[in-house]
Amino acid sequence: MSTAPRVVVHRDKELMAQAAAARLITRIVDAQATRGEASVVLTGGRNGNGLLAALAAAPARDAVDWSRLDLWWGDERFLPEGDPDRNVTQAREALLDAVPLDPKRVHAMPASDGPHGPDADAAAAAYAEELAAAGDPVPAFDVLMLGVGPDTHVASLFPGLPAVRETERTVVGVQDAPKPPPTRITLTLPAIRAAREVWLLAAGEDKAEAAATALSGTDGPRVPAALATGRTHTLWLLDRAAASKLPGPSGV
Ligand SMILES: O=C1O[C@H](COP(=O)(O)O)[C@@H](O)[C@H](O)[C@H]1O
Repeated sequence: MSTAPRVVVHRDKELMAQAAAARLITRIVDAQATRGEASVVLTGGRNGNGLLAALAAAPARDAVDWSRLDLWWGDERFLPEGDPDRNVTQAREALLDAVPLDPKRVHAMPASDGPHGPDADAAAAAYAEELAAAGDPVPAFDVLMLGVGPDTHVASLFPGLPAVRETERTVVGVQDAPKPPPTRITLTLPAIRAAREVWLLAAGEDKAEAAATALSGTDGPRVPAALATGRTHTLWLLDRAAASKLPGPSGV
């Protein structure tokens, strides 16, 4: 099936978050109705957290069987457990603490004071093993979400860094990231591309250039967002500001 990206533009970032949350609820409920469970990969960043907060506020959230949902992360800032800048800490605040998840199905990436200590590569290898135990080499994620950075980074795949070129490992440690903190853990493109659906989220004027570049057909390791595709669907969810540099008419 084609993975040519589809673009949906919403009026503003609040509406985008609400619409994406509604879409995610539907996708999870459908997967649970079909297979009995669902598997979602969360993203950090402003748009990912905005979506989770919108989901927490949505009455339809009760349609989800939270106990039969596996949550994974696309990347993590390699910081101590509970650090407010960790993506999992922010996700807990936005949504996870408010819904009855099965803790065994919440697969946070390791922290820098965890069992692997400050070795991001060892922590990444451990997360790769956890993924492989759920499906070889990674589970068939129903939805994998990615916030898009102004430099076109997704997860912690920053333009030009070696992680973008990884073709074998599913999770790697990242050093010298241009956005703090410099040490991170990230899914690689082979893991991302194993997802059924990949959703790229971008809101705000500072994302307009990145969205236009990634959707222009330019790819290669300098434009990680253009390389993030799903097996059945690749969906860009934008607000009007982020879509303002796309060619042709856009907007809803
Ligand atoms: O640091 C990160 O940044 C990106 C994008 O974040 P945003 O705030 O510019 O939307 C995010 O997707 C990633 O998970 C996170 O670690």
